[in-house]
Amino acid sequence: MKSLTGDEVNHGGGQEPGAEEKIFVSVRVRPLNEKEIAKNDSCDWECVSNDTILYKSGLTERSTYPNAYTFDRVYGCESTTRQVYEEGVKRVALSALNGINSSVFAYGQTSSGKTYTMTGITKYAISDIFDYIEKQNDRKFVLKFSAIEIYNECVRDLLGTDNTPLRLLDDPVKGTVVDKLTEVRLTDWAHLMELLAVCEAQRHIGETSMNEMSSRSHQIIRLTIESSPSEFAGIRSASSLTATVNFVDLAGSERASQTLSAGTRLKEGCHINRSLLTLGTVIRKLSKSRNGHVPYRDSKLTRILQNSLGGNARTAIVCTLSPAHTHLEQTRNTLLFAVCAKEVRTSAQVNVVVSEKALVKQLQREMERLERELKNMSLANKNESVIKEKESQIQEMQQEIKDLTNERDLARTRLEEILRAAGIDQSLLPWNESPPLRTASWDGHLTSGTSFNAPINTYSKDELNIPTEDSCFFNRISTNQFMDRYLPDPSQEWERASQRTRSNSSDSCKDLQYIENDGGQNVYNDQCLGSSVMEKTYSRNVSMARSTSCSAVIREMAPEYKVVADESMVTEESEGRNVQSKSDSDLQSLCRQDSRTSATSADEKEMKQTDRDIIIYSPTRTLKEVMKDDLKGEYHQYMAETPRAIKSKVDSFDSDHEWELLFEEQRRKIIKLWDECNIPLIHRTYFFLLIQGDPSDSVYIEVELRRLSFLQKAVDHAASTRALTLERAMLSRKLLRKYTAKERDALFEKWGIDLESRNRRVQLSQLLWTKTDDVEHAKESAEIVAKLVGLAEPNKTPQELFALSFAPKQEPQSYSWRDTLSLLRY
Ligand SMILES: Nc1ncnc2c1ncn2[C@@H]1O[C@H](COP(=O)(O)OP(=O)(O)OP(=O)(O)O)[C@@H](O)[C@H]1O
Repeated sequence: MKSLTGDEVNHGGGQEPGAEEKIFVSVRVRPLNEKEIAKNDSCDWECVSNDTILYKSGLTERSTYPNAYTFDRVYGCESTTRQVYEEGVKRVALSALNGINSSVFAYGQTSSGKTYTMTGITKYAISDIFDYIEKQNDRKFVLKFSAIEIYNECVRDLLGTDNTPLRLLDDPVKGTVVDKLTEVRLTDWAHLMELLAVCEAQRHIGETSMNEMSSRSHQIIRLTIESSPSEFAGIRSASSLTATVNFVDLAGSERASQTLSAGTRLKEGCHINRSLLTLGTVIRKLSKSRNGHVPYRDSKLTRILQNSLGGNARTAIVCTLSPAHTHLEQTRNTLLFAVCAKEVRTSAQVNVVVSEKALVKQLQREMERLERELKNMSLANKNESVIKEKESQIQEMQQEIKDLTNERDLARTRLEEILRAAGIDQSLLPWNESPPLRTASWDGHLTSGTSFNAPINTYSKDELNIPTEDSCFFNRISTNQFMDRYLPDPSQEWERASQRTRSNSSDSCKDLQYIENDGGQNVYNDQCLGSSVMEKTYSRNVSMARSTSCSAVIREMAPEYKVVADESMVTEESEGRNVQSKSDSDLQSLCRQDSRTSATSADEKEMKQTDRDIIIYSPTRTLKEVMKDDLKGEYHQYMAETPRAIKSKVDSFDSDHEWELLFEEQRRKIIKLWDECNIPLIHRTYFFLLIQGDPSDSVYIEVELRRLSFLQKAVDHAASTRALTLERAMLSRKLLRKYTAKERDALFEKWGIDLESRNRRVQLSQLLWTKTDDVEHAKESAEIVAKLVGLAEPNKTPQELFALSFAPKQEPQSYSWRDTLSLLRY
């Protein structure tokens, strides 16, 4: 692997941040594929130099189109993805390490090689990023990974646990953001591979006559790189950098006549073409001027990529082509797009975030260090002048802390004045409120971090580093120790928690960040508050990074910054939420109802307390339905025993030792069950905060245990839980990957499957491919599967058949579930 040069990262290969720069446009021609060769299709295009591509047949034809096109780079059939990456794309992608947002796109007709190219580029770039970070001793880096797809104009979270479309929100500072997007802290290469595999499995892919594995959606993989100095290096260099790099694999434009698509494929194709058309219009308009109206809002794709197209970003586009004569028209369209893209200008800025709290903390730490040094020196009776120097350094720092505190207070007062003028409750400001569980060590985190995206909890067990056998758990360590030990980023976690608890009461603006532009010249950015610029010795850019719940406040105060959610999405989402909250409340009422019917009045009191305090985790909807419909009786039975059984247990504790033993045993069980049932971190945290290890806590512990045991049963029972679906999706993708069309036909032959059944199987595989985690489709598929592989059992419901087809360890007839799956595919 080629190693990175400092220049590639530090200067982005010569481009100065802030200056206007053009999009880097390259063209890649793939070799003729088997089908094209079989049809004796001719190869029309030739790369005559490293920046010019020529239409060979054009020399003999009369055409209104140009025959030669020049771009930043062109790559012929024999070129490798590594070359495409190294010569230009790399410079753009690695700019993010230096605080500059960047994007790399692949654009081209279907089957031209976009996914092929982007898969390689994404891996090379992230590998280089890891490589670079490893060599840096003076800065700490945090990498966050997220991924979405835009399928039929709906934004889906590729790492999310449900299929609900995500909303797009307008943030005055960040531009368009995807609401509630899962963001995972990336740990290492293996973790990356895992995440990419999940994205691949989750993405909508389908078979068309032009591409067996055609992407049916636009995919955007986003890596956020945050860095801050590891050591104190002066007030100016204490800034943190944050930037994102997007890897965009667009779906390919296609003609229904060529792809022979119908039904679902046709609908997908229409959406793909429509959004690519908007992208084309945006690029065309931007290539002329940035001033007129640019229809970013006409598609989700252009909304999300607005910054990358003519905004604060460095961008590279790789246009992929098929050289075949059959695709001449599409190829010319792609080249036309590339010609326009060449003219688009962006102005990439370095995104410097000066975090006030981090800075003060750093200063304090440095001061302590100096004081220690000073003390040692005085003790050793060393050089007077050195001691004086250190003393003056300490004084300087104290002054800086004072200045910063003054500035902060001024900013707060200003914000409070504005809120007062707008009649908004100020007690919700983070420095005014006092949540019950807030502690001193948390205070530093409460106003830091970005909360706008309000990502849902996504930390893996490994990431959390929660040992299953930690004897210090629960009452053995303090709350703060627990947080410090087990939560990778407590500020965010707490923020999410406090957001949730606050979200119903009212909106709040809580983040106050200083954002400094690259010239070191900071301006108070009060635009979003509709107020004038503040006079300061050096002015600062105060922007309100806010939680989604804050949107109303912003809207109220600044009508010009509309926080608009796409209406169609709102409807879909709110419907989704209704369903969700309905089933949540159903579940809660089920618990309450249950405890009410079964408890004595004393017990009832305890149970109510329990119901109020212990947050009921949200398993998947399917799971809840299963709980309600199938296991209701069992659940009642479980819960019916609880209060009395617990009370007698509490009474029977003879000694502290006995309680400790029991507690230890239950603690282990709970942690195990949390993992098995995928209980969200936030629930675990709340639960932990409630439990102090007192014998009276046994009520909570017992109830938790019972609920978890019940849930675990339900999880086992519901073969359609998310985990299984995901596993299945990934497995099926892997299986399909394994076979070419020829091998697939050979398998059909081997299994003696007639032509009609083969077609059904292909249809079925498409059906499953488009909606791998859609229960309705799965049920339908299960029926077809059952018929196809001889599993039909007339007395079974589709759901049972489905479970039968997929359930691990079941081997109906002579098929293992894996066999069944492979049959399913082919
Ligand atoms: N440069 C290349 N060299 C060799 N094979 C290639 C190249 N580019 C693409 N291919 C092959 O061509 C086929 C189609 O490529 P790919 O799926 O990347 O196209 P795509 O543009 O992403 O299509 P779609 O828009 O339909 O998703 C794949 O089998 C891929 O392996």
